[in-house]
Amino acid sequence: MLNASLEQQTRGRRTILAPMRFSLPCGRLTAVLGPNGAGKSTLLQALSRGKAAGAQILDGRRQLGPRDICYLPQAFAVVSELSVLDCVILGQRERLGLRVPQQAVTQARSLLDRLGLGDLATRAMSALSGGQQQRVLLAQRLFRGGRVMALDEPTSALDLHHQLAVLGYLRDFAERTGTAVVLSLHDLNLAARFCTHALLLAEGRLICEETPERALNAPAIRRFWKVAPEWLRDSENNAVFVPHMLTHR
Ligand SMILES: Nc1ncnc2c1ncn2[C@@H]1O[C@H](COP(=O)(O)OP(=O)(O)OP(=O)(O)O)[C@@H](O)[C@H]1O
Repeated sequence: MLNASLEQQTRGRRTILAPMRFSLPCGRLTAVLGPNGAGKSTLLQALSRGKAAGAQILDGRRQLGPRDICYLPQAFAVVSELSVLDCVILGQRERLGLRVPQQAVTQARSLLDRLGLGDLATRAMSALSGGQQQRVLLAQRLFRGGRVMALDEPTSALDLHHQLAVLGYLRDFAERTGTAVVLSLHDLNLAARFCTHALLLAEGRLICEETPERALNAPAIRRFWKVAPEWLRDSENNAVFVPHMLTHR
């Protein structure tokens, strides 16, 4: 278990995130949840900037440094003519420099295969769709690796098949490597299905640190997302919720 803390985050004179402490379980997915403007991106960005942003992550007594943390920002639009394979290999540029051994190329290709991108390995990044680019950028971060992966809405551009495939892959990756993966998600059902831990943010504050099911209780959903949840059961008996507009009588 890693222990994280963040000092207050400000932009100009505005405080956008209050100080907070939370834990990040190793080998698991932690969901950062909250409505628009809650502070999810600010939290992930601060974690990735570390000391410069007043953030610290401790593994016991050891403080993790920038090399231990791998960050995927929310906004992306790659106009580069770089090939997909080269883009993934760039993930290890600090370690490899200009010498790229065949083993690294093989690893990068295998990662592309596992993310369903093998056929696109030689294609230019600029010639990919938004969802394909997002998966390549995720592959690049996975190729780089780190004790913590901070991913800002890594499934925002993905279709339903790829949302499930990517989150399933991330869950296996975390378990296999012991990485603490912390990711923001707007789909609360996906968060409940794939994440074991959740940080619920609202109005720049950490409301609770809980399992997703407990964090996403009906009063919290009404209060912070301003929708009424209807609970159903799927074929595997998992609770799934359907949001309805709140009616004001
Ligand atoms: N440069 C800035 N200057 C002033 N306020 C900012 C700035 N950047 C972000 N904010 C504000 O900080 C708050 C948190 O923003 P943040 O992007 O972290 O929210 P979020 O939870 O990731 O939202 P979303 O779900 O819409 O991506 C918002 O109210 C936003 O308007």
